Amino acid sequence: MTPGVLFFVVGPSGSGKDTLLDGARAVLGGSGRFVFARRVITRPADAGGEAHEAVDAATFARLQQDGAFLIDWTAHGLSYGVPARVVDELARGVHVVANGSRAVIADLLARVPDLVVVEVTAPLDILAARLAGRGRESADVIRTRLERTTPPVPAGVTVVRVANDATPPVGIERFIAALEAQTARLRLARMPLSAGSRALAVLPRDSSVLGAADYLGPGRIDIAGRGRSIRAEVALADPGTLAVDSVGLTHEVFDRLGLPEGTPVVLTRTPTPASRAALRTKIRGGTLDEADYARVVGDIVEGRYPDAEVSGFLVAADRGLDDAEVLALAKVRASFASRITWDEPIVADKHSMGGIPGSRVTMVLVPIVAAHGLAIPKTSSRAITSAAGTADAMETLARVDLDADDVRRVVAQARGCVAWNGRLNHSTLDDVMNAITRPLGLESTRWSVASILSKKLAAGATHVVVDLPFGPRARIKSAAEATALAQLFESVGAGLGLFVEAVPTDGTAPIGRGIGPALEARDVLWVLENDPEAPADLRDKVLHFASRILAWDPAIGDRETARRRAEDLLGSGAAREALDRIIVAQGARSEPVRPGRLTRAVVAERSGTVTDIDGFAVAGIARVAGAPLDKSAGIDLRARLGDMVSKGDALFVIHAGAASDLEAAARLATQFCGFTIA
Ligand SMILES: Nc1ncnc2c1ncn2[C@@H]1O[C@H](COP(=O)(O)OP(=O)(O)OP(=O)(O)O)[C@@H](O)[C@H]1O
Ligand SMILES: O=P(O)(O)OC[C@H]1O[C@H](OP(=O)(O)O)[C@H](O)[C@@H]1O
Repeated sequence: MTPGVLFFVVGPSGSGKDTLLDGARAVLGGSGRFVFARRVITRPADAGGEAHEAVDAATFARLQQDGAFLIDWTAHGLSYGVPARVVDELARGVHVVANGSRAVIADLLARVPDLVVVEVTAPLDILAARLAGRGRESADVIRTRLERTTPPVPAGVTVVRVANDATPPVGIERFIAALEAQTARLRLARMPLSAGSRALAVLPRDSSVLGAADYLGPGRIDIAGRGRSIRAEVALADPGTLAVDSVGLTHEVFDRLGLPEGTPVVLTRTPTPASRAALRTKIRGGTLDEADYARVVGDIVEGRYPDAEVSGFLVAADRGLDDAEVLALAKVRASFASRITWDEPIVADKHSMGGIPGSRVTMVLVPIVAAHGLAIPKTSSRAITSAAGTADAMETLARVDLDADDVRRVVAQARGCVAWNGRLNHSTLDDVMNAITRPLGLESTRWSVASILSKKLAAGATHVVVDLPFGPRARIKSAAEATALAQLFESVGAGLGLFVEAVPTDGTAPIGRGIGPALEARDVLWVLENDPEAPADLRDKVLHFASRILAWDPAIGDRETARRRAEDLLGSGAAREALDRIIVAQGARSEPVRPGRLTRAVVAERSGTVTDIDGFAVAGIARVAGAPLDKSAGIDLRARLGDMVSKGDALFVIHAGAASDLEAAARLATQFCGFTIA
């Protein structure tokens, strides 16, 4: 027999507990499914309000001694007790409804098999007016009742809130609906199903508890029990698949809910998102303000929207965001991420819009800035479509999977870090958004301004330099677009309280020689060690950005001084030593990953000038060679844009860790190696 639920009705004095209980008793009292506990109170029977059992203090004490109460408490100079016999009702599967106290919920939790706290609410001004109107207490007692505070509801307790801020009939209807919803209990089951990040709940088509088919459709449901809840879409199982009094969850959803199999849970329909009108305004091409975005993003993060509506919103937002909306979205996104704070006047950071193979500027820039002495807690991404992300390249030398405490420790030891951002300032919002924008190829440059700067704010940066490479194959196609985006970055940054310098750069060809984690790390070390092989274009780009960052230091002041300072730190080896400190602090690899020992040169099929290098094609060959998963794999460029080459000259050398990868990459290169020679 499933035990009955004890509904413990609480709420501030005057919220209307007695009123709603009287109304519900009139409707449910004769159903045989509910009983309404008659309390024992040391209040005169004719005081008015609830029909309680009135006893004097001595009698109450004796009853208490005799174990006559399931739970008792004192408040407002009175003693209250709920008769212990209600436990027998619960054992028979009957639900018990009792007027209770917020102060004893924790005690009660251990005494009954299934507790639901029903919290009756009403605005404070209404409470005062009602108590005055009731006329049961004096003005002083009313004041002390309104001033009474109680401990918060303990974790693990199911709380259902009933707003009694309208008329009594409306309040009673809501109250009865809340009781009924909580009694439609199902037993939790783990289904032999996985659906990844898609939250799925399975109902038996022949459910004995509810009309399962009614729960199909675009909406979602909340599955709640013992103070925990989870939101999911509904699927139906044919009879015989799932017990008729159960609800089945996929492995992922079951684990996220974190309740044992067999736990009684309640299904309720996910409330219609209050922000739907705003979402539809955006989908129709309108503009939203910050409050609108906060509501829409809040409902999205809470899982109140089906994916189709989220997709519609993201597509619309991706297509049309005015400057004010970009700032509004940045502020809202930042509000959903936890923010790291630093005790530093300047926390430097850098971001690149990417899309250019190689260009591993960060791994040289961070050591220079750290060697100078500014804090630079840099977090970077792994490759998504490219041959290597900064995190992949750094991981050939050191650990990058740092959590927030690791980042603090490393920066304290070495003034900078190069960490993988996957474990940091990653909000649920990012997961929800990325799950839709990435497969759809969304994330316009304007949308990404909000995303990037909100992350920088969350990371605790105060100053950010942004690299905006533009070119025919870059994300930014022209100088004009890069300039406009630079202005947007800087204005949105100012709106967030960030100092942002956004810098258009040449994105027409790869930067550096290496394409792939180990080969890019090799370029980085060559630059830091002033090796004659060091790619000049990578060194120049690093100094360009270092001069901007160091100029933020009041002790430096201008870019020319900053550039000289950066050149000194590089030339003296101080930056190289700074990288070693960062590597040690993050956790050095026992052996750095070297470029793959299996190689194959790709040579010019004709003499002439290299007029174009297709970064996508070259990065594609590097990926077929195994990058970024095989960190040793990639491309070592031997010819640059504008070089004169002779037939048979090496354009680049493929590196791989496995012969099959090398052959596959070589075959791809014979189809198109990315180089145009005219
Ligand atoms: N929805 C409502 N609209 C108007 N008046 C209401 C509403 N609900 C309750 N009242 C009135 O407000 C006063 C307080 O209601 P009630 O006694 O039910 O509150 P309570 O939460 O039980 O208070 P207490 O904890 O002090 O017993 C009563 O006079 C009642 O008639
Ligand atoms: O503030 P908390 O502890 O939630 O409630 C204190 C007491 O006030 C109410 O009683 P009454 O019917 O107003 O006398 C409640 O039912 C509880 O007994």
